[in-house]
Amino acid sequence: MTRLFNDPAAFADEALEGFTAAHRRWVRPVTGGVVRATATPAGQVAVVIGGGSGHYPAFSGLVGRGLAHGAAVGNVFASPSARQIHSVATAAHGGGGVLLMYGNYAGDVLHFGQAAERLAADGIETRTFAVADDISSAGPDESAKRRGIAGDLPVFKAAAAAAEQGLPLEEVLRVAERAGVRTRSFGIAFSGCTLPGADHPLFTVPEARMAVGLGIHGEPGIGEEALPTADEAALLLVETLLKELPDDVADPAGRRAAVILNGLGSVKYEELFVVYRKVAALLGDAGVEIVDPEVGELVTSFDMAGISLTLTWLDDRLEELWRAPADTPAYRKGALGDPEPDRDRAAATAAGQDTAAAQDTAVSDAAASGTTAVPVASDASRRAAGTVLAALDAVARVVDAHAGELGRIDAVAGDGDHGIGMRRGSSAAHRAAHDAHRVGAGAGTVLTRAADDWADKAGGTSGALWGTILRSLGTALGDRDAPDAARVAEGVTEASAAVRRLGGAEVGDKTMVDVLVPFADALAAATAEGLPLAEAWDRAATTATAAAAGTADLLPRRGRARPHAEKSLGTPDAGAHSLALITRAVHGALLDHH
Ligand SMILES: Nc1ncnc2c1ncn2[C@@H]1O[C@H](COP(=O)(O)OP(=O)(O)O)[C@@H](O)[C@H]1O
Ligand SMILES: O=C(COP(=O)(O)O)[C@@H](O)CO
Repeated sequence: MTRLFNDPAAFADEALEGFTAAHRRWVRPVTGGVVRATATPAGQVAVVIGGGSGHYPAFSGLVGRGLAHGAAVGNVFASPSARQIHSVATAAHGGGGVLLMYGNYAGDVLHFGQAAERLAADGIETRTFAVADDISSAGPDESAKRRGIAGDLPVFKAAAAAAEQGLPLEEVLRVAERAGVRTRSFGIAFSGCTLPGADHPLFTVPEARMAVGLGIHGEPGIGEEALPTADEAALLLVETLLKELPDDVADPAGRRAAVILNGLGSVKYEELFVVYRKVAALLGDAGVEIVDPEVGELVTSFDMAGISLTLTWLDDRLEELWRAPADTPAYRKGALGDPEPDRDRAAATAAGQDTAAAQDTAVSDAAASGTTAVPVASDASRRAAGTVLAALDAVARVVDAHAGELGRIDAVAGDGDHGIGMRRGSSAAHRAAHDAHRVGAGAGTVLTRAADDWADKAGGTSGALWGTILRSLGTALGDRDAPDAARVAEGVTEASAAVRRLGGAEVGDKTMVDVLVPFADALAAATAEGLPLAEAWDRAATTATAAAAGTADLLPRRGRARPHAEKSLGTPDAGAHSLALITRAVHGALLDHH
């Protein structure tokens, strides 16, 4: 149970505020997360990590010398937005380029990828690397689909230590790749976590049973077995990992490995030590030499009861990097000596002059007060903007009314945060649209402003995809003339294509694409017949509702639900369902504004 919170929607922001207040020796806050309190030495590659909140010490607790230069911190169980990542990376950049590192989740991949493009456009050389160590989440033939769990730490650390040694960006990336392919994790769980504000855990495991193959977002395991003794748990973890060795490790005997026994949140240290006692003995029996083991909480999931074992198979180079000193709020190793305080930045921060943060704040404050200049729009487009605003109001209201239901559907095989993310995104989009409309924006600009704020405030997979949908529509509608039904249909078709390009999903994968494509097709067909917009939209929304219901019969092939495919049979996809609800609500707004 997560007991101590104020407004659940503010939990991640308030936790970050308290974290930075408690750790000023190591970190300073910037828009979107934290960077080291000391400046990145000139020319050094900056390793910027990130992910959702709820996993402490991942990700903010791993910022400091010898480890990350900055961390972008998202909402609970949702990736940070591209704008947050861009802001943190800009603040961390020391002239040597940036390596963005994160766990392999759809939301992170989308947002870090977009941030990399923006950094490159700013002239900052940037590479990305997604950690994919969890062997339970996909088979060896699909290892690129695996999610990142406690293996984040050794892979981040290898790359960061290489950066600290002054290696150029391409070599730091190669180190990350080498550590990545040699890092494997596997876990078990006894109960799921309870998100702030929720009254029950994301999943439960029957008494005297355990879930095998856990995720770090309360995703249930891929199997279930009888509750083991500590020694039996150790045996399962070690045997499973020794069965899947990296290609160039034919035999564990005589090999060295970094070992992490990770607690997910409510398994206590003594329990971990009892398990580790046997892990060490079993690895010893297999001839594995353990190097600098870690036993403790390194990647958590609130109060989830579970443990995971991670092995990184070392070579001389990876061992040197694993043993290298580090000094962060949550991870310290060896001795680095006292750092020179970052006087310039400390003074600037105190005076409220932190450049990246100050610029971002200025932009968002201006946007919030509606003072940002908007492009000139025709009267007709400004009138259409009124309809767009009403539609976005309807979107925010329908999402708010169904947020709990969306969370429950998402929790069946995902991480339960779809309602939270959609609520944050849709309300931010409505606010941005309102501000833009107030200062005379046309329909296109109202939609693109709403798009940016949806993606930024929601983060996560759906934040990136909804940002893309609204932006595509905004681009199609423009600010010049009154958009007719055919133009709206073209915009929806473009949005459908853009979501498929960005997320890579196709019809049948059990995602929102299963609704977006038939909705776009039905709208295009109805407008081609000459139906007025509200009527055409009504017909297409009916198609969308049926398509969303149809996703209950599908097995997910993408996103977080994929490893738990069977569990999701009989339940529609959360993103498909929310999209169908939204199309119906928008129809109401179109009728009212007819
Ligand atoms: N690759 C993808 N392409 C299109 N939609 C996707 C993709 N991956 C996931 N989704 C949609 O996103 C929804 C989940 O949104 P959200 O809860 O924000 O995601 P997460 O917490 O997994 O980041 C899914 O129900 C699905 O409809
Ligand atoms: O959940 C996380 C990010 O993945 P999404 O796909 O955005 O949900 C996060 O907690 C790990 O980075």
